[in-house]
Amino acid sequence: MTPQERIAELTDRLNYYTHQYYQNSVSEVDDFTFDQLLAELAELEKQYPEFRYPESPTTRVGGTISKEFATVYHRFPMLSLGNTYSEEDLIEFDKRVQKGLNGQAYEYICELKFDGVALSMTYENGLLVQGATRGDGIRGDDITNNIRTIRTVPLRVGQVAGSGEQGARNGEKSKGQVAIDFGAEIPLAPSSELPALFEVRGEGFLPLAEFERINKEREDIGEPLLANPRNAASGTFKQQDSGAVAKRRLDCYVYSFLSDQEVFKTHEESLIAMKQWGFNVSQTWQKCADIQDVMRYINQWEEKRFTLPLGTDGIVIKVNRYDQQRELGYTAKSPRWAISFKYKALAASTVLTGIRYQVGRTGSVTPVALLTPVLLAGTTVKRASLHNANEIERLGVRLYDTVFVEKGGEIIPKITGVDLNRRTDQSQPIIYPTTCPACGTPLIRKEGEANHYCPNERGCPPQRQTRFEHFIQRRAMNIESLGEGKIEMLIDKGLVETPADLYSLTSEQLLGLEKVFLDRDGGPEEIGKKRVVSFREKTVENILTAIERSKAQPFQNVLFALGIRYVGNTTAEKLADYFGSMDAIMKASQEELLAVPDTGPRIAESVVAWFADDYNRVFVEQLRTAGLQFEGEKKVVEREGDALAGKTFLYTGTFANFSREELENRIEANGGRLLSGISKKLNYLIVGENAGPSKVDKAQKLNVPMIGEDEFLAMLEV
Ligand SMILES: NC(=O)c1ccc[n+]([C@@H]2O[C@H](COP(=O)([O-])OP(=O)(O)OC[C@H]3O[C@@H](n4cnc5c(N)ncnc54)[C@H](O)[C@@H]3O)[C@@H](O)[C@H]2O)c1
Ligand SMILES: [Zn+2]
Repeated sequence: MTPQERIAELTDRLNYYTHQYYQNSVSEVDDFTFDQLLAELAELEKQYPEFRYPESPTTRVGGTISKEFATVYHRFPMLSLGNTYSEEDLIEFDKRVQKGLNGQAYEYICELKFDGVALSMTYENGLLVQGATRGDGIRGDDITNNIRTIRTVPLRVGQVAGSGEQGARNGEKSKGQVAIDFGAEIPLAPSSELPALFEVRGEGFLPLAEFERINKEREDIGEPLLANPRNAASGTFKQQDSGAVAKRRLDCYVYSFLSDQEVFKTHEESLIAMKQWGFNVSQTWQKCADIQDVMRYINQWEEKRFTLPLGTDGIVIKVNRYDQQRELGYTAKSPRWAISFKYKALAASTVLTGIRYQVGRTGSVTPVALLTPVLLAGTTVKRASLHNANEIERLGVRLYDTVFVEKGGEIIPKITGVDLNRRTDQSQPIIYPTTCPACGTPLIRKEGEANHYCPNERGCPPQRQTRFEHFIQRRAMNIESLGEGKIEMLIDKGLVETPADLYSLTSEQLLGLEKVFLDRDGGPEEIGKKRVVSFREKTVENILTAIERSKAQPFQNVLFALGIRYVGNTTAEKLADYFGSMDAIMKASQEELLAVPDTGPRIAESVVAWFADDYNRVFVEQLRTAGLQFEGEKKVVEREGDALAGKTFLYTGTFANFSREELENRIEANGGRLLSGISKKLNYLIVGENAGPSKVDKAQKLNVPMIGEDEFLAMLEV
């Protein structure tokens, strides 16, 4: 391949990966590979500048803007950062800084490089008025309403006259999608330090624990899992429904301050002040006197970063003084006064000793690699995920091979390759099971799906077991005192077959039951460890009380507890609100189900199929007999007419004729739609008493018609 051809190929490929990464929140290659290819392209372009393409990824900030959101221009461009993986490069960077500053003394501030999505937040007179993505660096998406769902992003900063509050947060607002101006009524007296207009920047992210929680929930109802926290965060920020965004508890670490006024002399001062003003500034930053000090910081965090609540992929080194930053300036793509050092993913090598095939509630089979325990990033690794049969094939891994395990953003490490040099005669091919490891039923693999399934939903022990676990969880029937092996014992002893049987258990049956569990798949030192579960008087009493109490769990919880595929607890809530009773849902056709907000064909089909099954109907009738709640309050808005059909609304302030909820209901009942923020797509802003000035301002700027309460009422008369 000629250099010219290689430049063309790299440009196309990298632009494609970039598009996938920023537009679709998908990583088709890992970051290290991406960065290596990018470095190769930059090098080639330096040698052969005549072959460089105008759309080359080496000189552009990666992201783009999307049609779904209003576009905003950044007051100050949002750039990328130069990056390096080596100490030599860092020393080079330091030399460039030294040279650029002509012998002046300088200091660095080191920060962790948080792996999420760059966000910009603009404050006017202390109020958050705009939140945006980086986009192409010049323009980004206006995602103010999504950013407002982040509890650690203050909606207002500065001294607030009246109450000492900092409390009302958008995340606490009621259902629906209407953003509310909490701050509107209270007069604001910004502290003397705060400029009237400023911008803060930070990294929006999904905390690891939250990522795990969401995935557990998705696994439970048979939804595909989110790939990693970074891509999940990026996908979430792009959602239109800020109510859905609020459910995923995003967070944001703030790391930079910008204003036309010179408020601070150094980056350090800004970090301290932002923290005092109530921003979430990660306290992991450190001032470093020189590049050696920076190296120490890098070493110190290489492993320690895994104890942080979020994924990080390196550190960022910034020249501290703002006047020196200005002196050093920018390239088209990044500042010359900062650089990021990226850690190579931490890897270790160890032996694959076996594979355990786990069967989940919905029957999907996942292979888990069992490893000779090895120390990686401060923790002992005994297991790694292998995803599915395709992955095993892709890796070409055999049993007793020495494999490389890596820890990235996720909690469970993954196998990334095989050390072929260390393959011995002992190694054996991995024979993927054709029958269920738990019940022997032949596995099936659906067209286009990577996972194998055990179709024996009812008889397969782990599937039955996880169905119980689903049933007893807090958001379902809340009988969590039955966890930790107790259910397994009840099933083993033949006392329960389906969760409905829990309701006929008696204390005589339970008292004195005992079971010894043996650990079968821990590391060698754990195999054979015993754990005894036994039912004494107190335990039995607790369990029976919890079962009895569960009968009062609301209808939506019962519906979720049934374990219908794709019916998570949000969907269960929507179905319950809409239909009001089990009987109504059982009778509903697919078309009727599709009329429920946010319910698509996949869910509708799944619900109809579930209730069409006699076995499930018997189960439902048993639950009815046991006395569970089969009815709830019907919260569906009755249709009044089409007067507002096709029109979109947003309101601000308070109204004489309606509460906020009534207003929302009237809009929906007449065919109108509520939007979550002001954009060009908004047809009307309904303005009440004490309206939020920022909303009114923005509506004026975008020429969105504003109407009062009376005009709104008149529209309904038509
Ligand atoms: N795997 C893929 O397919 C793929 C595709 C495109 C890009 N990428 C990755 O994205 C990188 C390019 O993205 P980029 O242009 O956003 O550069 P970058 O992510 O390397 O650096 C800039 C970003 O770092 C973030 N950041 C985190 N902590 C920070 C802190 N303390 N201070 C300042 N900024 C901080 C900010 O969001 C900023 O926008 C590539 O190097 C590659 O690793 C991967
Ligand atoms: Zn099975």
